[in-house]
Amino acid sequence: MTSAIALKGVVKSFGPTQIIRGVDLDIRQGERHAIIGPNGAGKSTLFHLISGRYTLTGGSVHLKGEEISNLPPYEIYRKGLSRSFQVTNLFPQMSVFENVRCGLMWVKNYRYSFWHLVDRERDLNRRVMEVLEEIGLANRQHVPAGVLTYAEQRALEIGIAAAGGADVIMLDEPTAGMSHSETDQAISLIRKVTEGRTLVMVEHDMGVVFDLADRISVLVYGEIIATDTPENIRNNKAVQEAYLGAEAEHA
Ligand SMILES: Nc1ncnc2c1ncn2[C@@H]1O[C@H](COP(=O)(O)OP(=O)(O)OP(=O)(O)O)[C@@H](O)[C@H]1O
Repeated sequence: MTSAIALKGVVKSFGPTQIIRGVDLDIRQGERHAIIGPNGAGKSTLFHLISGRYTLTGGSVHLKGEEISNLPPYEIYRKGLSRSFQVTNLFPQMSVFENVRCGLMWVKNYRYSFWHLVDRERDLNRRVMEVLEEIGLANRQHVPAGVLTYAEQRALEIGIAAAGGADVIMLDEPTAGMSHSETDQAISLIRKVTEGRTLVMVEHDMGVVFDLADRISVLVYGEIIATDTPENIRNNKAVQEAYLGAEAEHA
């Protein structure tokens, strides 16, 4: 089967410093794949390279078999890859409803349809409500996004990332800063919105990673040292030495 995402010899340098040092990675269609690694390993940089925010210094990136290296983010998005950001990217003054609506407007069908405008409008609004029901924020639809709780804002971001119907979804630290119960809710939400799709996530919380991921890649100093199932990663000596150690025992 064609990979959802394939990285071949990906290199990224900032000035003279090589941050990503020749990464090969195959993310299978329909899997939940976590990228873990110590601070500064290059996880966010790798995300930015896949989603088009950074240009590659070397190598190539493929989405469902099609090369997307160095395409602008909106083109990659329209080809079916959607991502959320570590830093919140909601419009705080706009209502929850409008935030989701805005996210959906980016979907090609809506943006380029001038005909049957009223039908499209109705269809768009119906889809916004479906998303809000799915993420449990239907009763908060009129509230400005800026007054939602932190966990609600993160749920909204996840909802927006998934709303456009992209079949590959990338989440950058989706549970960062959440309490235990908020994290549990976020895990269920992520499971629900990524059902039948491919999920790639960067996550520091090993509990979340071992709960959600089908496979895990470990990035250390810009190189992937292992890609495997959670169980095999937990037992991998090189991973334990380089990174996991005590964290895995407590997961
Ligand atoms: N735009 C940039 N210009 C120069 N250096 C950068 C840039 N972005 C990241 N770096 C450097 O690249 C390295 C990897 O950073 P990155 O944020 O990708 O790591 P990370 O694994 O996501 O870390 P964390 O887990 O702390 O979020 C760091 O040393 C960082 O300082």
